[in-house]
Amino acid sequence: MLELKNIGKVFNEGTVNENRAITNINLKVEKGDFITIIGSNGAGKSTLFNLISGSYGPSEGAVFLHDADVTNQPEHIRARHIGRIFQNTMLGTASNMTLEDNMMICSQKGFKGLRISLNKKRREFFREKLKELDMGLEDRLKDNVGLFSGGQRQALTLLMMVLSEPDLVLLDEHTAALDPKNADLVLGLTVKFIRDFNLTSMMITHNMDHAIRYGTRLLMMDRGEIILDVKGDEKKNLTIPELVERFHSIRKRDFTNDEALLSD
Ligand SMILES: Nc1ncnc2c1ncn2[C@@H]1O[C@H](COP(=O)(O)OP(=O)(O)OP(=O)(O)O)[C@@H](O)[C@H]1O
Repeated sequence: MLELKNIGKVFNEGTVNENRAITNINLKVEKGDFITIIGSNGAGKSTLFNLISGSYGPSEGAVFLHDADVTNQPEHIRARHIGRIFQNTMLGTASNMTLEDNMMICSQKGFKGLRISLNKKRREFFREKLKELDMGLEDRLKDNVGLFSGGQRQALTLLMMVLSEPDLVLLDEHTAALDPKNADLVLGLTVKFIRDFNLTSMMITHNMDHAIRYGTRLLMMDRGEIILDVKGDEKKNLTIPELVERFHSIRKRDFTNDEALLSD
């Protein structure tokens, strides 16, 4: 469903600040894949997502979505198919709008252009969906989202993204800014939604244990390249020391990401 062909990205090309962030990436993502992505700092993980979402255009290569070449398609058009959640919990929802208004906006997107009104039936639908988060938000439809905690906002962002029926979900360290309890909660919801709705997903994480434990396929990036791509039993049987050792034997140097190494 997504294909990256010979993708490269150079920032500030031709200047003293020239920086090659991505080198010749070839990647095919199949429907139903749940890919975890791990890598050292500056490996190019977020840049890869920016190239997939259309935030940046590649310097070389092409991006295909459902076999159509979308390399030059603007981000806002691609966003109809791609849902993205960032580390910053403020980005997925509008603070100065009520919970029900936020959900209305995402319904308009999910219903692909059909205008719907906020009636009793729709409020009931929102309440039912919010109950699944188990955070009591179903009783706060009239509250401004700016009043909610980071964990509540991120769970809401997740729910709204699921309701908008994306073809591809990009999770960019979306639990990294939360306290451990809320991070676990939002990650649990993420895994549940991905499973229940069979969402094709890519998740960047600095937690090696999560990268191994969750998902169907694991990519390791380093210096702009995908250096490891494992799935099936090979992925299931991985351990953190093995992953570090695989990095060392491929790159002939140590894996440098304290956050990832300290994760359990
Ligand atoms: N807009 C930009 N302009 C210039 N350089 C950029 C830009 N965005 C990213 N880079 C550079 O591209 C490289 C890859 O950065 P990227 O943010 O993709 O790494 P990452 O793997 O997501 O890192 P981290 O785990 O630290 O978030 C880095 O050298 C970074 O400085």
